Amino acid sequence: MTSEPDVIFDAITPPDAAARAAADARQAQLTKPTGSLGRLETLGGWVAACQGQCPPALFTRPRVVVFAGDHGVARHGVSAYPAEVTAQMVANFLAGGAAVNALATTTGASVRVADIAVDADTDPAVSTHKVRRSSGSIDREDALTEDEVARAIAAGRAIADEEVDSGADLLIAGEMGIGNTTPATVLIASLTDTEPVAAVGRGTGVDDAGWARKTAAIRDAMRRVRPVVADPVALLRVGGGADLAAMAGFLAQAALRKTPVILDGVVVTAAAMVAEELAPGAREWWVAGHKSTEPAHAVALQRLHLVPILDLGMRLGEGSGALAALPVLQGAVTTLANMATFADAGVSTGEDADVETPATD
Ligand SMILES: Cc1cc2ncn([C@H]3O[C@H](COP(=O)(O)O)[C@@H](O)[C@H]3O)c2cc1C
Ligand SMILES: O=C(O)c1cccnc1
Repeated sequence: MTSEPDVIFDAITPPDAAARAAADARQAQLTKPTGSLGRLETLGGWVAACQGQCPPALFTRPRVVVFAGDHGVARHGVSAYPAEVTAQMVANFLAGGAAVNALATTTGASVRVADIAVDADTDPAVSTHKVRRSSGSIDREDALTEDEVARAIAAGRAIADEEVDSGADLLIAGEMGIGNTTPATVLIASLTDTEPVAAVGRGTGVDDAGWARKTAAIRDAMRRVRPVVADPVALLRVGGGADLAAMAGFLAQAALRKTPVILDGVVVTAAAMVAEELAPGAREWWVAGHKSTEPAHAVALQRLHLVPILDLGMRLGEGSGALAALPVLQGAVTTLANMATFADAGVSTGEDADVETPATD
């Protein structure tokens, strides 16, 4: 049964403007030329606003949740890798061997895997929120039923609640699912009225023939999605998938729980676009960790008014781009929180600069 409350979000409270103003005022007193820490200064203000305190505190419990799910469209030649890789990578995450695990180790984050729709049986410890095996092939059928989309959104919300209740102070959504850049591109292109050829990317590295098949699949799915584009739940149901719906629920719920998020690449940002439709204002609780090489990612970031922290030519997913940006965010916090002020350190301010008074006769 579809339970309506699962897909309805209370109004999002924006981050604390007073804490942000206090951060701006504090930046002006720290021992550095005005504005010299550039983007670190605005990021520090954002963290202060999210935490409702100035100075802000370093993040001590950053948590990545990797949402895993297969997609029927992956069986139609839109990826450079076979669909079996999704389940194999879930095992790799659990063994600690993936890029997200390596990056988590050096940034102080921990990683959770959530099987939302992997087309195989996975470790029972990670499949408690499983909605179904794979999502439908969106170029020819709906990804999900009405009941499944509601359950997937609810699963993402429940996972966010579980993580915040266990003390996570920063959340990152990552994803694993062969073929998932196809539905991600469909969501972004549909919401921004972008032509398939302008939005499609190579994902894992499809060759030219695969690129043509992927572009056609995106076109066909966009045609199926068009009648429901204004309804975010229906959009996820027809042109998304269980993992994307869960991520949308997770990202909106994080905002509802006043917990900041670093967004990752094109797939997570596609879910974020829909989450912003579900819960307007949620984007105030997110920063963009990086800009991936997927063309649709830039389109989505622009629409969300998010400026990526890094642009490293990454195109992996898993939460890797967000984790690469985490040390930058921690740097923004530590400078704002731990630098001395001019008064404390006895350093002269710009206003004390000697100006030679020209001699007059
Ligand atoms: C070994 C391997 C590890 C990955 N980790 C993330 N992805 C990324 O690639 C997939 C999306 O690209 P496409 O739409 O072209 O299939 C997703 O699983 C995404 O997380 C991976 C892909 C592979 C092959
Ligand atoms: O932008 C991403 O996150 C991405 C790009 C290619 C493949 N998987 C993910």
